[in-house]
Order: sequence, then C-alpha cells, then structure tokens
Amino acid sequence: MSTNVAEWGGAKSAARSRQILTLRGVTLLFGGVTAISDIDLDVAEGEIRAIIGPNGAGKSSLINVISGVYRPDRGTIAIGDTVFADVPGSRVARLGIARTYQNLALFKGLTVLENVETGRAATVSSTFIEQVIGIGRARREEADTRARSEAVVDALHLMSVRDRLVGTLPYGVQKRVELARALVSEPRLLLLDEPMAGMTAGEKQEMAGFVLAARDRFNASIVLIEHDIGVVMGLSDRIAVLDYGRKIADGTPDAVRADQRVIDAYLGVAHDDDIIEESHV
Ligand SMILES: Nc1ncnc2c1ncn2[C@@H]1O[C@H](COP(=O)(O)OP(=O)(O)OP(=O)(O)O)[C@@H](O)[C@H]1O
Repeated sequence: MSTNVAEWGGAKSAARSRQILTLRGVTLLFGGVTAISDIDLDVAEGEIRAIIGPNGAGKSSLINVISGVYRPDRGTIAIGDTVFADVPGSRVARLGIARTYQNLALFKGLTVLENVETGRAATVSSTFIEQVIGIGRARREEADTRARSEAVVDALHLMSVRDRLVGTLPYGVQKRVELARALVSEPRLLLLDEPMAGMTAGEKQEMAGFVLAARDRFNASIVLIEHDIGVVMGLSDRIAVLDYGRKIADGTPDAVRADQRVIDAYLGVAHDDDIIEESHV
C-alpha cells in the first residue's frame, strides 16, 4: 500500500523531497518480542547513515523492514516520495534499493563477474524467449549488463579475480563481490548489513574506501550496519543508535560519541527494567 509523501503536507515538504528514506513510527513484533519500536529515521540523498547498537538491538530487523523482507506492524516507510505501510519485496529493485546480507549470499559456483551480473536481473526487460534466442533487445541488454558489471568489478578492484569461482576466494574478497553485485543495479539506496564483519583491520579500511566509492562514484545513498565503532565513526555522516529495539540517539559521530545513553548501552549499564527485575529476586 502506498501514498504520496506530499499528503503529509506542511511547510517542510521541499526539504522532505531531498530525503531518500523516511521512517516514521516503525514497529516490528515477533510474537511477544518487540524487535523494533516506534523508530523514526531519515536518510538524505548522498548520505552515509550508520545504524549501530548492541546484539539484538534491532538493526537487521530495521534493514529487513526497509528492504521489504518484513512487514512492520505499525508505522510508514517512504522511499523518495512514495510512502508505504510495508515495502513490497518484489518491487524493491525497481524502487532503486539494493542490499547486502549479514551472511554472504553469493553463488559460490559462479565466477565473480557472473555473480555481479546477477545483480542486474531486475533491470532486464527482454522476455525469456528473446533471451534464449539471443536477438535484438536481449542481445543489447546482455551487452549492457556485461559492460556495467565489468565497470563495477574494475571500480572495486576485482579485475584480477573476475573469472575466479567466488567460493574459492578469501572471505573479505567475497564481501566485496557482494557489494559489487548490489552496486551494479545502480541503486539510489544501498543497504549494507555488516559489510566488514569478520574482516581484518586492513580489509576493513579497504572496504570503507569502497563504501565511500559507492556513494561518491555511484551516487548511492547508504544505510550501513556495522559493529566496528571506529570504522563507523570515520565513515558515517550521521549515526542512529538502537538499544532494545528503540532509537536512543541520532546525530553526527561526535554527538553520538558523547551521548551518555550510548555510552551506557555499550558499557552494559543496567536498564531500569533490569533493576526492577533484580529487585524482585
Ligand atoms: N525471525 C525472528 N523471529 C523471532 N525473533 C526475531 C527474529 N529476528 C529477530 N528477532 C528478535 O528481534 C530482536 C532484534 O533482532 P535483530 O536481529 O534485528 O538485532 P540486531 O541488532 O541485528 O542483532 P545482531 O547485532 O546480533 O545481528 C532480537 O530480540 C531477536 O531475537
């Protein structure tokens, strides 16, 4: 279900039109578990926007709601000017959204280039028969897919492994292939779920450079989940902090770093609820 963001009205509508993503009051429940609760989140065009928080804080749930994997129980999600109660998963690519996954989701038996090419599947408009026969529109699209995939493979420094089977490559390189596959669809919004998980410090720095390139060379606005706070602080324009499904802080890296609620969440200071529970024991 979608409506137009203009229906929200008000003097700030011009500013809103520069928003690539706008969440209002988004809540997601799993039975008795509140995974995310009443979340507002704005992502401006060209922004690198991090979402951080301790384990189980709701970060992946949020990305899954934005990418249409989960239907929120309450709230709205606007992609550009179009407001959804739930983002239609089947239209996500056409809406200009691409994502990577916390656990690698690549075709291990295909080459790097072939994996990247699969990222353009949603943009192909030729019919199956045209593709089988290899005529006209299908042939043009195939050439276009190849050219764009090679350009992304080159930009992400994957040329030397472009014909290698993905399953034979080091983990850090596979994560980069996943980024390339997301980028080749030319998304306006790129969702990265822990793109640096399991990497060495050097690989993380390298990946941070490629995330910047995704924004600066490929014009993608970026929502990034990452556990390495040092990397996040250096890479992000703004950071939203989740804790127990709620947003407890949102601002520039410097503002978030100095926020007492964030410090408490990361140092594991007992929550009020915990204290009440303990006093019952
Ligand atoms: N499919 C599911 N079914 C039931 N509960 C779920 C499901 N997915 C997540 N949850 C619960 O929702 C809450 C938020 O989980 P989520 O995975 O979004 O957190 P996270 O911040 O991404 O954690 P992590 O950093 O460990 O990946 C947790 O309590 C989790 O147990």
